[in-house]
Amino acid sequence: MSYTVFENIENIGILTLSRYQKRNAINLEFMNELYQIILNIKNMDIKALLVKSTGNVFCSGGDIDYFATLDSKEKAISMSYAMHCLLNEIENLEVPTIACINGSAVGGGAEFIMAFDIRFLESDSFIQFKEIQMGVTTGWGGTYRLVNIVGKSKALELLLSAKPIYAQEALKIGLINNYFDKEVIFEETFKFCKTFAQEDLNLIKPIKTLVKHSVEKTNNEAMAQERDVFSQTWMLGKRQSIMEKFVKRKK
Ligand SMILES: C/C=C/C(=O)SCCNC(=O)CCNC(=O)[C@H](O)C(C)(C)COP(=O)(O)OP(=O)(O)OC[C@H]1O[C@@H](n2cnc3c(N)ncnc32)[C@H](O)[C@@H]1OP(=O)(O)O
Repeated sequence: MSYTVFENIENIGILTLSRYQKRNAINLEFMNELYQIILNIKNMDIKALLVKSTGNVFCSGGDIDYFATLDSKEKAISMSYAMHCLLNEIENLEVPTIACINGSAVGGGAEFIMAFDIRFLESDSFIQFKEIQMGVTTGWGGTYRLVNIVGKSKALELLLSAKPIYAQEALKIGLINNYFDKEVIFEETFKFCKTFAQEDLNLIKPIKTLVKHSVEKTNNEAMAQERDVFSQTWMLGKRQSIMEKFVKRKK
């Protein structure tokens, strides 16, 4: 059974979650399918990965019917580890990843979207860390990523209250980058991807690497890595021709 659709449109990989009859709840087969797609993406010639979904719910999190079969601590750990690996693979993709959250993201769905670099939310939808109401804690990397995105205090508030976070608040706290109406969210997200998809992958990938590592490294490590990457890209033809054009502007 296929839970996803993958397309390459103008060098932008578009992954659509397509299990809407279960509100895109993620079970073991869905996890495995996503994992395989992400591994395949690593060998594809794409400039960005955009994820969206079918229907009004982007992702309702873990498939509760599947979760109910995990009747031991070991099985829970194993499921959590599989999702950690999948979401780390997404986070570690060299190309930018953009979540077009065209519906609500609930529980594990809220954890899922945080593995993406940039998040756009549909204006009437919400993000909800519903885990506590389901008798669990975050198990898909949610606490770690949420703290890094919104800070410790706000993360605790959202995780404990399990309140739905609507678009305006989500934008205010930095959980999303922007929001758009339902009719245009995909078009706007795709347009955003196209703004950089025309650039050289030799620039796109190192920019993402630098941003990603800047929060994981000490100042000295980050500066050393920045010098390294900067000097590698420095000799690219594109930089030279752009600067030469600028230098010659007065002639
Ligand atoms: C570490 C991770 C932890 C977790 O992720 S814990 C799980 C957290 N998630 C949830 O608690 C969400 C549960 N679902 C809902 O609250 C609602 O759904 C929604 C608000 C997301 C959407 O509501 P609406 O659009 O009215 O859909 P509907 O009628 O409730 O559901 C349609 C079908 O989808 C199934 N379904 C929805 N969410 C899940 C799920 N998370 N796991 C398994 N099935 C789900 C239902 O049961 C039903 O199915 P049928 O038509 O056969 O009755």
